Amino acid sequence: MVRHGESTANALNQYTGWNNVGLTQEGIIQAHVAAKKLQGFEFEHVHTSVLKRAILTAYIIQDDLNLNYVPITKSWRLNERHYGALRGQNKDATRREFGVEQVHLWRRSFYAVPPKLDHADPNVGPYKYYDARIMPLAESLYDAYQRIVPYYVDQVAPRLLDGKDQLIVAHGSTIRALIKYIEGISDQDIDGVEVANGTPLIYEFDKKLNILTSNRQSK
Ligand SMILES: O=C(O)[C@H](O)COP(=O)(O)O
Repeated sequence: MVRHGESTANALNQYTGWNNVGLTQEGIIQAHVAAKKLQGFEFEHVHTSVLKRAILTAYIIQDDLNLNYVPITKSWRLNERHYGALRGQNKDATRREFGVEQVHLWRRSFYAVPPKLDHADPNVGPYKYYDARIMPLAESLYDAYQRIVPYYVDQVAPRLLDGKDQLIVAHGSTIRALIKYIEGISDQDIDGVEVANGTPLIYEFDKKLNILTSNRQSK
């Protein structure tokens, strides 16, 4: 699993969520560095979100690995957590306005829901196929987990069970949700899990998808 390279919003320290921002030059470099660390893997399928920072990162990795021919699925289920009304705001400015503890809860706790939008996003661009009634106004990590894990169970796990390497290129929260599911981390302990841009997280599983090895460093 790889979190996209640095985005233009990351560089500005802004909450991003479903904002469709591109990569910075640094983000592009991080994607190439991620690909170097993944040399030798022959991924059978690539999974990403409908957000371009993840798609661009996936394309760079596929290209560097000469795996351009590998099928790629772009699913809204792998989108970053919807950051609601925090989207676009500077993270330090919200610490000053709401306090460090509240901001930490919004960003890292499993159940805290960020302040909601007044109206759902319009069904345009990457969201044009989705009914306005299922567009979130904001998501906790728990809300995002509910949509992300079914994707993993339906689309990724069966391919792993077939012995095929899978590449997921997604977002900080998407990957935190998947780490929680795959490693069975508690609702409390997920608070301490961080995912850096462009740093591959590699799991090796046995035939029943128990973890054999992982390069994840816990704090
Ligand atoms: O959506 C965002 O702002 C980032 O991708 C992740 O933000 P976080 O570090 O607050 O989880």
